[in-house]
This record gives sequence, C-alpha cells and structure tokens, in this order.
Amino acid sequence: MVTGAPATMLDRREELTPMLAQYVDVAERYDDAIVLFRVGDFYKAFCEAADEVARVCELTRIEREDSTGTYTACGIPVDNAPKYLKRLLDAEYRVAVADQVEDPEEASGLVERAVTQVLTPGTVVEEELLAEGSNTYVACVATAEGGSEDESEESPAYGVAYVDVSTGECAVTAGDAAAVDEELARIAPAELLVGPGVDPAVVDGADCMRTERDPETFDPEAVHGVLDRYADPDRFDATERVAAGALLSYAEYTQGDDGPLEYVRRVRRYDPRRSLRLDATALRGLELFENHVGSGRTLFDTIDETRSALGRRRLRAWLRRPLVDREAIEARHDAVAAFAERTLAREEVRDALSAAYDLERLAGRISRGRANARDLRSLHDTLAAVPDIREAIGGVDALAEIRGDLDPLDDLRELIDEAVVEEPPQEITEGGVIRAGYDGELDEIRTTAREGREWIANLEERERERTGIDNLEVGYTQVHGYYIEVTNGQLEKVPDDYTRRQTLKNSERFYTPELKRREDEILGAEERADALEYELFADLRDRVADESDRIGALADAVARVDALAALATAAVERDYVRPEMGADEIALDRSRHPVVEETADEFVPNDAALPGGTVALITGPNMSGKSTYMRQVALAVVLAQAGSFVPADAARLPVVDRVFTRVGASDDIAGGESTFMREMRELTDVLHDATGDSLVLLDEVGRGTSTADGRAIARAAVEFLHDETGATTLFATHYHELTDLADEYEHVVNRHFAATERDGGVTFLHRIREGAASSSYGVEVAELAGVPESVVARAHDLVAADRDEGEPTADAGSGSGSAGATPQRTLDEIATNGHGHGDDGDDAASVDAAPAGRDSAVADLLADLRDLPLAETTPLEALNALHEYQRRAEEAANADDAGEGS
Ligand SMILES: Nc1ncnc2c1ncn2[C@@H]1O[C@H](COP(=O)(O)OP(=O)(O)OP(=O)(O)O)[C@@H](O)[C@H]1O
Repeated sequence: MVTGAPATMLDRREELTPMLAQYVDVAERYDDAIVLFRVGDFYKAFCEAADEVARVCELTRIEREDSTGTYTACGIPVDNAPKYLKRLLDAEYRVAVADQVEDPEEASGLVERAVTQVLTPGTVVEEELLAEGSNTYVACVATAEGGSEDESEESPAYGVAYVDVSTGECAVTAGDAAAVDEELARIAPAELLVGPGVDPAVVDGADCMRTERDPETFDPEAVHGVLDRYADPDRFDATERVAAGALLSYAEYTQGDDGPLEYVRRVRRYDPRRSLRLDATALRGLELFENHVGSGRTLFDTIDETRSALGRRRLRAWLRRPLVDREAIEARHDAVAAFAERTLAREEVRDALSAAYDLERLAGRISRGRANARDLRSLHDTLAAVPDIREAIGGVDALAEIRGDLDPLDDLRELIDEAVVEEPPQEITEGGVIRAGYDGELDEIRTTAREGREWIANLEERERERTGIDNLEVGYTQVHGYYIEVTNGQLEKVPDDYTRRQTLKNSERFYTPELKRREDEILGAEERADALEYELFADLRDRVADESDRIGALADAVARVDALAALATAAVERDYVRPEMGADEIALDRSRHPVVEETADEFVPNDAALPGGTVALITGPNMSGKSTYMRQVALAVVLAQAGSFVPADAARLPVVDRVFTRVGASDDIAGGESTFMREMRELTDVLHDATGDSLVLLDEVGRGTSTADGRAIARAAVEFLHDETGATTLFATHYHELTDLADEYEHVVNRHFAATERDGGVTFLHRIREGAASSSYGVEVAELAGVPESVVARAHDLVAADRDEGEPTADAGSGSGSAGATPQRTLDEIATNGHGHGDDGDDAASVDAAPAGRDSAVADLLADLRDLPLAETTPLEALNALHEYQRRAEEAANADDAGEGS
C-alpha cells in the first residue's frame, strides 16, 4: 500500500514549488490514505503515489517538469472520477480527496485546498459507488478499558456497532466473542474498525478491510463526547459506548470532519437474541445471501420481488434477522395474506413503488447538503406516488397501520413543486432551477434581464431603420459583449452616437451608450439571478433537511410496504402457503426447497412431521437428497419467521430461537485449521448453545476422522441432543449403525432416501420414507457402477459382518455383539492370529513363516477394508480400492501356496 506523502517528495521538501509543497503537507496529514489533489479538471497524485494510482486505475503517467525538477504525475479526470475511485476502493485504499476550497479566480496566490472527504470501502456515499438495494456498513468492535471476557454479565466483553453512512442507519449491541462473530456475519461490513485490546481471533471471521485508528479515539472520554452528539451516552453500557463513539468519530472523519452527521438521527441499541439467531455457519450453510456452489442463486434472490431499493434493503434485513415474537410474525403474515388475496391492489402498489427513489439515501444527501435540484425533484416524485399506494391499500384491515404511516408529506411535496422547475439542470449554481413565482426578487431580476434581452433583440430592426444600413447586424461575443456590426461599404452612414469597439477585415463593430447600459443590466441581472437561485435552493434544501425525521418515517413505511408486497408476490407466483405459527412441531405437507425447485427439472415434494425435540436420523446414498431436504425444512422456518409464506401445501411451525447448521466437511472448506477440527468446533457450538426451541441440522458429522471415531462422536452427539438439549434435530448420516438408536430413544426416528436402478443407471427418487436405508447402499452403488459381481458379493458379506460387530464404543456391553461364531469374530480371530504369531508382533520375524506371513497380510487387508470410509468413498475410488484389495488377496494366496509348497 502506498499512502501518505511520497518519500521522494519528503526528501526534497524544501525545494518543492508551493503547490507541490501543499500536496505534501496534505498527504502527510492523511498518512493512511492515498491523496487525490485537485488541479484543474483532474485529481492528481505524484511520484510514488502516482505510480500506484496509475497501476490500480490503469491510467498513464506523465512526467511533469517545473523549475525544481521532474515529477511523475497521474491524474484522474474529475468528470469520470467514480469509476477510478471504485478501483482504488476495491484495492482496499482509503482515498482522501483534497478539493479547492476557495474560488481559483478569487485566490490571490496559491488556491487553498483541503480534504473534504475520505472515501473508504465502508463509508462511501457516492451513488455511483454504492450497491443499489443493499447496505454498505462500516462496523466497529471494541472493548471498554480493561474489559475482558471474564467480566461480569452486566458488562459484556465486546461492543459491536455499525453505521451506513449513506442512509444514517446506526446500531449497537454488546456480547461475548461468539456474539461478535455472529453479528459480524449478519452485518457483513465492508470495513471494520478494531479497537485496542480486542483479541484478533474474535474478529477473524469478518472478511473485509481492516481500519486502524488512533487508540485515543477509543478512549472513554473521547467516545462519550462523540456519542453525546447523537444520543444520550448513558443509555449504553461501557463497551457499546466505545464501539459506537469510536465508529461515529471515524464516520465524521471520513465525511470531512466538520461536525456531527445530521442524518444519523438515532443510535439504535439492539439485542440479537430478540431475533432468530443465525450464525455465520447457518447463513453460509443455508445460502441465504451467498451461494458457494451450483446455480449461484440464493434464497434472497429467489424471493426478492421488491420494486424499490428501500424495499430490497428491508427484505434483506428481515431475512437476516427473522423474528421470534409470534405476534409480530403473524402480523407480517396477515399483511402478506392481505396482499396475496388482492392481486389488483398488489399490482397497483408495486407499480407505484417503481416510481419511488431511494428515500433514505436522498434524505442522507439532502442532510449532507449534497443534494442537487434533481434530487429534490426525485423526492417530490416519490412523495407524489405515496397517495396511490395509500389508495390501493385503503380499506384493508391488515394494512391499516402501515397505511397510517404512509404520510405523503403534502406540504413538502408542494413546497418543492412550487420552488423547483420540473426538469432542473444537474448544476445548482448556474440558474434555471427555481420556478417563476416562487420569489418576488428573483422574478424582478429576471424581468429586468428579459426586458433587456428583448430590447436588444429588437435593436437590429430599429437601427436598420434609423441608419438606413440594411445589412446592419447585432451580435454578441463572450469577450466583447454586444455589438452593432457595419460592413466597410456602409461606414459613412454610421451615426455619431456609435462608438467603435472592434475592427475586422470587412467590417467594424460599434456600441451605443444605451446598448452598453442594457448589456451591463442584463449581465448583472443574470449573475445576480444565478446567485439568488443558489441561495434560494440551499435554503429550500435546508428546510427539507429539517423534515428528515418525517422523511425517515415515510421511508420506513414505504420499505415495509414494498417488502410485504414482494413476499406476497413470491407467495402467489411460487405457490407458497401461509404457515400456522406457534405449533409444537414442524409439520410440512409436500414441502419444497425454494431455491432448488427453481432449477430442478422436477422437484419432488416431501413431508416433514417432527414433533418438538425429535431427532430424525436421515440415511440414504450420496445424491439422494438428504441435504436438500434438511435445508428445505430449515428454510421454511427461516422464511416463516421473516414474515414470508413457505414452499409447501400446508405448514405448522413452532417459533424457533436459533437455527444451527453443521454441514458436511467437504461442502465447507475453510483454510487454516483441519476440516475435522473445524467440524468439531462447530459441533461444540451446537451442543453448548442449542435449546429446546432450536432447530439443528447436522450433515454427516464425524466424517473427517476414522470411521470408528466418527461413528462414536456422531452417536454421542445424538444422545446429548436427545437427552440434554431437546432441540429438534435433522441428522443426515452414512453411519447406518446409528439408526438403531431409534429403538433405544423415545424421540429418535429414522427416515431415509432410497435409490433404485433403472436402465442400468442409478435413479434417485428424492422421496423421503419412514425407517432406515438399507445398510449396503454403498455397495449397491458400487454394483451399479459396474464393480464385478464376485467382488460385490464379497463386499456385501463384509458389510454384513461389519454391521454384526455392533457399535464399537457405545454398544459395548449391550449384548448385541454376543459371543458366537459371527463372521466378525472370525475376522477378529484372523486379525489376532495375524498379529499374534510372531514374537511380540515383530513383523520381521513372522515374514519367514509363510502361514504367519499370509495371516498377517490377510489381517492387514481386512483391517484396511474395515477402515475404508465408505461414506467418503466415491464408486470409482471403491472400485480402485477393491482392485487393490484383490491384488493383495491374490498375493496372500500365493504366499500361502508358496508356504505350503516349501
Ligand atoms: N426433492 C428433490 N427433487 C428433485 N431433485 C432433488 C430433490 N432433492 C435433491 N435433489 C437433487 O439431487 C441432488 C443431490 O441432492 P443432495 O445434495 O441433497 O443429496 P445428498 O443425499 O445430501 O448427497 P450427499 O450425501 O452426497 O451430500 C441435488 O443436485 C438436488 O438438486
């Protein structure tokens, strides 16, 4: 990263021209940013910084020469800046924009420049740089001084705050390390400030730019002072104060450091436990917002039928934080149902919403004093659409409250309409913005200018008549102003009151005292009109800014209407059903996976009947549909609690407090630690934190280790979930042995997916059934893959033998592995023989004895066969393994023959 003042320039500081010295001064003050320095129509960087800007933005550099030497420079054209700024931000640069802060024409010497804004990935407000329909957050994680995890419960270890600088949304919470991780996953900030004393491991999960700040900005007194500008600091606990205060001070810094951000109207304090908790693993595993493999579609993409950026952000927020309050959930369902039943109203509302601009960001720009006349017209047009929305939902009880909140702000709309012309220009300093009739003084000045122009327009006619010069012309140039032009042949007819202004080749140009007076009047009037218009506009903008609370409340209502209408549209178009909430079971008739059903040729619906606390063990071959099924159950829960209808024919659902997912290791590759370690960490979280109201999805837990260990862990986890937490659990497993837990535990049930053979290929029915899958499906798949018959038959025997061995750990002593000549005992005997023959198992000693050598080879072979992790073995690998085992078996047989022969 190249930030701050370029080193080569610092070395030559004394020699630099005043302008470059000014650049170095500014750059030195912003040493965490790349400084772009306004020179004419460019934002420039110099020397090393120029090299970097050129590299990142793919721009050419120039060599700039002055009396003190040659400097490399690189310029970003001001008119095209957003495109290049985006590249710098994407490269994780902070960009300090140093603008001219005095009018170059008025400057006596060097134009004064100052940083007016620091652009960072998390704090940009430029419309061109923001993703439409989603939030860009900068977040902060901090501890209070001396704060540590072992503090008392009243004062949680960490504060987490976030702000969207473009809309002013700001919120803060506090919690332990796990809560921080979970919140960061939900907030998904573009940039993160980490306070002093925060254990780096706590924020490890956040995949975004890190920003260092002076530790002093986290100081208790400093943060109190900053926070005080926005809210009563005493409403927050110590860690929250530090997180929110330091964050807002950073936000102020990025917006040019000139006082509080007016449009951050509220610092909301929230408790993550008051929404359905979805940690990073669940957000990822359920692919709510991101898709890692396959179609690229997410749940959000699937149900996003919103029509406005406001609604889109709201729907995202709802899905990110589904509700846990039954009444609130049902209120959303009522509203969705009302919209779903009324096609016409819904379509009218959605049409009207299409005209809505992003009220939150508009309000932000207006408050920041950055809005132009077009922005105010956009606000006007959005307000004008509100009555249509109100009318469309009039008379619908379930929407009465929201209708009440849709205040069309008639006074504001009328004010803007009276003041601003319908199609104003982009610039607000060059006139043409304010309507006639809005301001008496402006009208007068404009009349003066207009009359003057009319007088001049008629001048040509009048002067031709007066002088008899019939080719006399009146014109205007930027440099000389108005003139009367007479060709050389007519010069003798020129009257006395003409004064020569300019001599051309074939003609002379003149003015008269009256023309000069009129000209001054017109130009003066125009200049004054432009200045007055700007003043009137700025004043209007301030008046609108004063209403930002009302605009904010309206934006909130519009966002809700759009999100509700979108959910209703999704429900109608995709055939979702209203779930009955508050059940003590998950009961879904013919449920579907909302995302997979969009892409699958023919999606097979499945039922779910899971009384609270059920542990359903789901078996079946790879690719049979286990993961899809488990996810669709969880997605139904998430959708329902977000306020949506669910993809099923009928649904009865409980209100769930948390959804946990632990999906298969290979589906979820993360660097750093071993996948098994990670898997176990996630399992630990589930076992610690799940409650009787949680929904737990476990997909092939334990497959990252040896079969015996994995099986034991999986079994113990099931027992724990059943006995201790009572969480409703869906557990997909290839450990067929687990399925007899259903006989032992009251709430454990078996479900399975089966595969059949058709036309010589494997066909998956994707239909869930009662009971456990046949244990030999892996071998069946091997058979279907073309493994020779004799090998398959032998594999069947071995699997049966292995199963009869019983559970290696949990079943010990249960009697199922009863004594007798079970095949497994035979295997064990052979194995024991194999290792028991030599002296103390000294393999070298046993090599000489052929039978012992054979037994040893067979024992090894059997041990390897037994340890072959079928769950992780593809048919091709199985075939290769079998081939290898056959070879070793033959070798052993040959050794046997050789032994007998000698
Ligand atoms: N009910 C269904 N109807 C139609 N297609 C389905 C259904 N369920 C799953 N599928 C399709 O079958 C494929 C495999 O599904 P899934 O990943 O759920 O299987 P799995 O049993 O979990 O496999 P593995 O054990 O390898 O993880 C997916 O591509 C999915 O699109």
